[in-house]
Amino acid sequence: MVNPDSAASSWVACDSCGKWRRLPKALVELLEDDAPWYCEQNPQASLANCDAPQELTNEQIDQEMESSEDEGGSEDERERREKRRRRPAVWQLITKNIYTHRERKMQDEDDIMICQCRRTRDGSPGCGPDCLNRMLNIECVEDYCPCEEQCSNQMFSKRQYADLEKRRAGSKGFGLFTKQDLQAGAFIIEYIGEVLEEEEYMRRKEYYIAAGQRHYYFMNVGNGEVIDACRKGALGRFINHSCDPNCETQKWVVHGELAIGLFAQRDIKAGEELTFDYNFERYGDKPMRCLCGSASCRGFIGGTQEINADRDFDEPEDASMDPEPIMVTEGEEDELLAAILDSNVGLADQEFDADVRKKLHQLAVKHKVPIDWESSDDDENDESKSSMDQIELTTAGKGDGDVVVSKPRQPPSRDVVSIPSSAWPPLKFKRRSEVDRRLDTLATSQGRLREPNTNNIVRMLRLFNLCDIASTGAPALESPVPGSRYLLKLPPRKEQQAKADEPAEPSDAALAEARKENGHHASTSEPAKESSPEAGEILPNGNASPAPAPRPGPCKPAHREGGLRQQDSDGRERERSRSKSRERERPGSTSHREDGELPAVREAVRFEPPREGLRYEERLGSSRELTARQRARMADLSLLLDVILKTNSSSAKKEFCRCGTLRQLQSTIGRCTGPYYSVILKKMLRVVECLPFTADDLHQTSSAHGSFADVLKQLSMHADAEVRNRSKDLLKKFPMSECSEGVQRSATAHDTVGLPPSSGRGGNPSSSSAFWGERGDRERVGRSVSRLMRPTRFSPAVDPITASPAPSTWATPPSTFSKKIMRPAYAPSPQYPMPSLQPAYSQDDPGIDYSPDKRWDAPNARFEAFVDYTVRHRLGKYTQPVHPNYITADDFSRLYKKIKHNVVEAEQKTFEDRRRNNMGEKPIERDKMEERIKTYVRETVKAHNLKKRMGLA
Ligand SMILES: C[S@@+](CC[C@H](N)C(=O)[O-])C[C@H]1O[C@@H](n2cnc3c(N)ncnc32)[C@H](O)[C@@H]1O
Repeated sequence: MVNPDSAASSWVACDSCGKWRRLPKALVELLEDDAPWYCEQNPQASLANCDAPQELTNEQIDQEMESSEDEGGSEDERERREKRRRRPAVWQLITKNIYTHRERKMQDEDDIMICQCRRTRDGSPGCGPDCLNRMLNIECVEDYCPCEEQCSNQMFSKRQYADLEKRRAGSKGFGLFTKQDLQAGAFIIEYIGEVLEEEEYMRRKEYYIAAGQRHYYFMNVGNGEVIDACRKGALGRFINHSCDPNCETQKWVVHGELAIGLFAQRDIKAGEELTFDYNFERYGDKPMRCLCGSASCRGFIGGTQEINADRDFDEPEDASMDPEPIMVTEGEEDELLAAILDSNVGLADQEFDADVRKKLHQLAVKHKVPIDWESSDDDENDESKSSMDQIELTTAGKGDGDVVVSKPRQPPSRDVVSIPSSAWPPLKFKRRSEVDRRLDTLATSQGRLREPNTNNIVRMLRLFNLCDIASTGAPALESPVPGSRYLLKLPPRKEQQAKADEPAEPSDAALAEARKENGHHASTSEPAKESSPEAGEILPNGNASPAPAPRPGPCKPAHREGGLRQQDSDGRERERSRSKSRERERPGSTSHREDGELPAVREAVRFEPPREGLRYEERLGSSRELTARQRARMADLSLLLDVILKTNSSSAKKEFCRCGTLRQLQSTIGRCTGPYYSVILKKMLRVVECLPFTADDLHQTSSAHGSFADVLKQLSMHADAEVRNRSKDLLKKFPMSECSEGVQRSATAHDTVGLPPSSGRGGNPSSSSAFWGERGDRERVGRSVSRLMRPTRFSPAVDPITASPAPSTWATPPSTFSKKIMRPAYAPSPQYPMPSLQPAYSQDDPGIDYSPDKRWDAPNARFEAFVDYTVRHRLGKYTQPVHPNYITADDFSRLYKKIKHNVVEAEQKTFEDRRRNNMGEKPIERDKMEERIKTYVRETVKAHNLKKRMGLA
């Protein structure tokens, strides 16, 4: 018999007397893991002491839990689930991921990686399999790819999806089918949805379980985030699992964000169902029985054979008769539809009222979805029923029973939704990170590549994409989705937790510790899973990937709705396993995330500065304080670097060089300016030292604005002596003079217009002043202190492009050219921070001739010197021949003068205007100026080139 209470309660053993007490589930969820619990804490007074007898015998408790599990909860709950199942799913088609807890990252121009491909003469597609970006699963960026419109490596951004359709796929419900033949390796579609952070993911998961949802649409995207395509998504949400799949998922970097794409694993014929191996390791109670029907079916979804050997399965319900899901578009959304969509994920504030039910009904009619959810919903109020009957008569209009109007299901009652995530206590759980797990298939227990072939090396290098040690983006200022209100209500942090998360510079030991905390297993010898480590992990059944090995011990995990269930009747055993069982049972404690991820996410939210109004130093300041999440990513990075460092084979080392190690390092180093990163920086430099790179490799431009040598030049001014010395040594080891002619030419053009020349050309590379060139260089580009400081008179303001008077708001670029490259405002140009912002460097570098001021009261001579320097610096980057927006030296001189003039004049005008209008003095802030100049330069160059192409310049 099912105890109706069992659904809402859990059993907890007293740490003093060992008796089992029934507690409300919500309360159990609030208990701290492993914290003692005593009878006195029981809210039920009659049982709040150890002398009170146990309410049921151990056997009865077991029985109750068992029946609760078998029956799937209380009558009410089953009924609710039943109703829910009859209601058609409503989901919204979206075209790009929606970030629920932060803003989309904005990619800085400097962070854009430029491939080495060239336009083809015959107009055939560029950026093929050899494209370094493609190899590393990084999309080229429009306007920045040397192949320009020929680039074929922008499949995600350009939504080059295959022709697909959703159809019934038997008991699995609906599935995704291709309408065209697909070749092995073809990009099929992006898995799109709402990107959730840990807390919201756990809240939804719990909601789905409570609501008895049959299908789950979670996909682990990496860096601690999960995509949920349940409420909003694209056709990719219909892809089913198969143990013998024809597709695989891959994680790509698209405009600086991770994206998951579905790719054909083999040739696929039109009409075939598309499937991939969900590749998640089950955790929690039960694996789900797989219905893929393939000859090699493992029998279950998730988990390994060993883990599942003696376990029951969650028998999936037959979904072949699922009502047709209703797809709505973004344009269709109104308040009522929003309420329906919100209810899918447990975010609706209120129960379905008559209007919402009516809306659902209208949608069903409009989309010709047979409606049969009313028939057994007896508690529907009459008013709404009659109004819907009317709709049936008037709008369904068929009258032949095709559209069977029935009651809309009862809305998900809030009481089945577990407590809001804001009430969850901080969780501590050990988990291995995604990078660590993925390395299992690639590396040995000693952390060496198992088979250092090209394929594995590339797969290993792609893992760098998952090590985002910069912050993950500013939290959304306004909640973009209703659910995000949950996200920012963070639970109070415990002292201890706060201490653990205190920012600190990680020492080598700390990195090792972080790895341990992170669950990194140096000794893991068993590959956790066989399938492609490139695959995203879809997380059906509410179960996220991946689980640690099942906990030993006699304790069988409790049913989620019920409470603890024990296999033995020994009280001590129970006591020991109580907290563990509870942990498994509690939302989130079974998360797929690595250890510390949840507090880390909280910390990320906590520490993340708001986007606006930040000082430049603060924005660089991801370097000032590391969040737990950053430390976890850093530990991942450290693991990857170890794999390279442990490689002995010289051919493998060469492959590491060829396959883009330097590019991955360059983009990573770009995110770690500042003292807290020195340990990881040293390790990255050691990697560069140990691989057989050439001078060309180091001096070749690979990001939109420079080469690895440029990064080294910056690092050679780092506050940490070892970082400085290693960088200088590398520059000395790979002088420009040893580069091939082409690379030299490119770098010379770069240097002559304002960027620090390379160490190889005269001067002593180990002396920091060498990075600012020999005297000759400086004279040639006019960057002597005296010239910079000299007040300059400017001609009347003219727009450098149109030759018309410049607008007073000069920083506003012409709208046609204002396509904004997405970039994180809080992590600007890390490769090329303005030297003056790093005062520690200036002591070492007497050769730097720029204005060190942080603000100016008026556009005075020092301000002009700053503008002069900044314009040269920013504009100079476009003179590299490999830059897609390349400008010639002549262009440079013309644009430089005009831009500088316009900037200074506009500021002078603003200043004068304020004074004339008695508006008070407002200092000119350096950091803002830098941003504005940068934007202005970029847009001006683009406009200039466009005009040139059109023959107007
Ligand atoms: C991403 S959804 C796929 C679309 C889903 N079939 C639908 O009708 O909306 C994943 C869910 O489909 C079901 N599913 C997918 N593959 C399955 C399989 N091989 N065996 C059983 N159920 C499967 C599970 O319910 C899983 O949670």
